[in-house]
Amino acid sequence: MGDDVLQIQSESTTLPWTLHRSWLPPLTAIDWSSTLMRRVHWQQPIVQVYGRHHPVPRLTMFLAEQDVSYRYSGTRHCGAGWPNWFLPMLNQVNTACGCRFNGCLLNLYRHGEDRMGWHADDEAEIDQSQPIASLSLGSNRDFQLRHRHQRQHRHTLELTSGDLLIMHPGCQRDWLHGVPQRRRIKTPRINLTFRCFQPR
Ligand SMILES: O=C(O)CCC(=O)C(=O)O
Ligand SMILES: [Fe+2]
Repeated sequence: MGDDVLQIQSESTTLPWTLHRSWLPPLTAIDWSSTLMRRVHWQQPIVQVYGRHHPVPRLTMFLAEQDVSYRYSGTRHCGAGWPNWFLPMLNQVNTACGCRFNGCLLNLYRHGEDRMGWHADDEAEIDQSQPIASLSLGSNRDFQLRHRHQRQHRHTLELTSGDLLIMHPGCQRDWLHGVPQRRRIKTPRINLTFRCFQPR
């Protein structure tokens, strides 16, 4: 039993992410969800897989500084500058992480059928020496992580409204992550991932 405790401790100190539960208080999280639902022009990109076109199983939006562009779901998205109403959120996340994020990908999972497949945010456009900060609002969803080379290393974090997950440098290199379908969930979740992009 003593060995188990040590094992868990040494593992938890080396995992390249930190989860801050209830980083936003519940009512603040609800306020931000409704602001984002209302103000964001949510889109549903179409992706081509083996020559067939499919809408992605969630809605998305990219907010970023003007000199930033990001290719995801088969299309290049260009930053249009931060909207003023978003700045209080951005500043708070910047302060918590000690960085200056210049882009944020927003995902709206309308219900439990919306999802995100296994991937890593390891594109060359992203400065991999910086963390990626992920803020969750609304319904609880499982966030899964799987080591790329040690397949037995898997973690499931149930992310709840107001949680801030910081993925540290190395996380995208060594781990894949995803948000699986959960059919019993009927209410929406919003996730914001703050990223540092290389300037164009
Ligand atoms: O919804 C989440 O928690 C994860 C989102 C994500 O992995 C991404 O936007 O790249
Ligand atoms: Fe991701």
